[in-house]
Amino acid sequence: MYLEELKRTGDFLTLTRNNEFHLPAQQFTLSNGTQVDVIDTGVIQFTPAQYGLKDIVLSSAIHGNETAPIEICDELIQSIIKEQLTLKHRVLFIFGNPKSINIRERFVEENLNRLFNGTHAQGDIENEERKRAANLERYVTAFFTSVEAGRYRCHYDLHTAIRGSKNEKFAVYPFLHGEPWKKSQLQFLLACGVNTVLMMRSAATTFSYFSSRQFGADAFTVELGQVKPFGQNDMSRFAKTKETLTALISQDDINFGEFNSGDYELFQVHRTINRTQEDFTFPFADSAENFTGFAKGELLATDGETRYLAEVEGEAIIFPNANVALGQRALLTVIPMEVDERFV
Ligand SMILES: O=C(O)CCC(=O)N[C@@H](CCC(=O)O)C(=O)O
Ligand SMILES: [Zn+2]
Repeated sequence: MYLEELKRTGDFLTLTRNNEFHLPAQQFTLSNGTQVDVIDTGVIQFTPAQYGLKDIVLSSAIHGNETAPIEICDELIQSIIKEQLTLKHRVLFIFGNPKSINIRERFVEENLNRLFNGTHAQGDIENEERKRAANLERYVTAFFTSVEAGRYRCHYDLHTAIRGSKNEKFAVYPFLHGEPWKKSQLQFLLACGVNTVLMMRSAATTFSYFSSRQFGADAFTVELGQVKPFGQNDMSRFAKTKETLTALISQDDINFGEFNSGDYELFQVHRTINRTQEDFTFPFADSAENFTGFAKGELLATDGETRYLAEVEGEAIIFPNANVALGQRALLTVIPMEVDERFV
């Protein structure tokens, strides 16, 4: 049994990495009254004896090689189990894809972050990532719905980007189907050191879209910098993020002060370009950064016979990846937008 070791070290990450696909559920209570439920490998829930009004999901390692968020969550989990940090709210931590952490890859067979919102059950493909997406959906559903209705819900799915970015940290605000965007969420992200937010304009199969759409959670994919192996992250660059996540889970509320629209760089998605052909290329180098803008008419991508040219002046590239599976997103383009009446 693993509980004694976990209680002693708080090292849920190592326990997760040593159990790539499954871990039997176990439970114990800290001396401060917080209940600890290990639900599965990489999935651990904390329930303070007298919990506040927020239900908070913090996920990382949905892509296994994105290590900085894993290190942040590992540190938070260890401080909670060692009782150096006392929680105010219910929190569910998720290390998404343990095997992909161990092999230091984005995924093993299939990109986990394209399998949510039921996509894991489409077609007749079976693999560990599909099983994991189904299980993670069940765990998040149970977490949000096993308490009284009407509570506040949020989910921050923490990632790092493959490329460098002109705006080092940025967040993806999933499509809200016409609901207003929240200034308070921009303020939260800013406190995390994230001043740049992209507004999606369509449904997605990502983890953050799942929590947003199914549970009305304030949910975001948060890109905290560039992918690096364990041990090569400069953790000082994540100090604000860790501090703000700590405040989120350990305080009733966070006071952000006055909202100032000038603090933010906002973008809306202009279009999504999918790879449909084996022969898919970008005209720019691997070193081209996210948010690089192109002049109207410049070539953005070539998909077989189709050439995609920038449609508007300054159309900027996000997440270019020519190696995605056929049918998947190879590039997002964005254009700037302002805070307006669609924000509350
Ligand atoms: O840098 C890249 O190309 C990918 C970084 C990453 O994993 N981003 C997420 C964004 C999810 C979203 O659109 O909300 C992803 O591609 O899954
Ligand atoms: Zn990622």
